[in-house]
Amino acid sequence: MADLVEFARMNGLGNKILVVDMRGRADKVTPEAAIALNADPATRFDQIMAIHDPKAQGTDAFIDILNSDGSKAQACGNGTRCVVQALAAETGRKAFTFQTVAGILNAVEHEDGTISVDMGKPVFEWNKIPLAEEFFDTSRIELQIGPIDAPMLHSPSAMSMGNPHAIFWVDRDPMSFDLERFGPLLENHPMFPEKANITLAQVTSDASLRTRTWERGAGLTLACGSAACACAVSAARTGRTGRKVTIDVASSPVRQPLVIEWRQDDHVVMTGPAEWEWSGKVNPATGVFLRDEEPESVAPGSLAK
Ligand SMILES: N[C@H](CCC[C@H](N)C(=O)O)C(=O)O
Repeated sequence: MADLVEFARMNGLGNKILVVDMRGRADKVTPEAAIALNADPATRFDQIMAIHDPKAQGTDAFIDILNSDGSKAQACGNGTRCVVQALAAETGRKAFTFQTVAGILNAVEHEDGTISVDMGKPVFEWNKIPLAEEFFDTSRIELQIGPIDAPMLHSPSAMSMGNPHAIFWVDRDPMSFDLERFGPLLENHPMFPEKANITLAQVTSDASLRTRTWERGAGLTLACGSAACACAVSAARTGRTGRKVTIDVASSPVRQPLVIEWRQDDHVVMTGPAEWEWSGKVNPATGVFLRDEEPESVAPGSLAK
């Protein structure tokens, strides 16, 4: 069983995350393993966060991110909070610096258990998001679905948070839209050569938004942290809100908002919870896994295991 590595099933606001410990190894979690894990209801997930040994000086780990279809993602806000919680529980440390393909992320766990991740700087240039067509102003691009004279959704704000996002502004509850039907069309629209995460965002006050996301490579998920960041930045950028907002992730079963601040230094800081569910061991090449025995339940307040 030397091929098995530790993993934890966790979630960030319901976003299903598998944190896989690949430290001390040169191999990677394969797309085949991701697809196999996603096919089993016990391990169905939205993103795998694979923790690797650090590659750059001053960082604690390199994190490789996989979507449930086996494709790679450059950023995952909810998953990053899960990694912080797992490593904080292991080491007792509170602050971490990670490297991903999109850059360096600093994160800290607070006394109340919430976790803040500095998601870096937003990117607005059309060819870096990337978009297929040149737009001088990507805060409102020409794209619509539905009848030409009465589009159901139109003029999204586009940007990259390390990964590509399109935010459609809606004036009613995002849950009342059939995102399952048009999510795939928009994710794969020719406007987005690397596809895109598609979010519906409703402005509920000058400091709050309600959102729902169709994720690139993962479909409808219960929550998406990088999309929440993209919504906060896009709302401020278009004058809809100030630079600090709470995000009510409409699809999440966890009724705790994400707090997002687009700081004056251009960094986007996301704060929210993470939750450990269970742990086990997994073969990173095949996805074959074993769930750890759970300790017998103990009376509340008892220290006995
Ligand atoms: N759930 C993640 C986003 C995953 C991004 C992924 N779907 C992509 O860009 O391909 C989050 O909390 O930020």
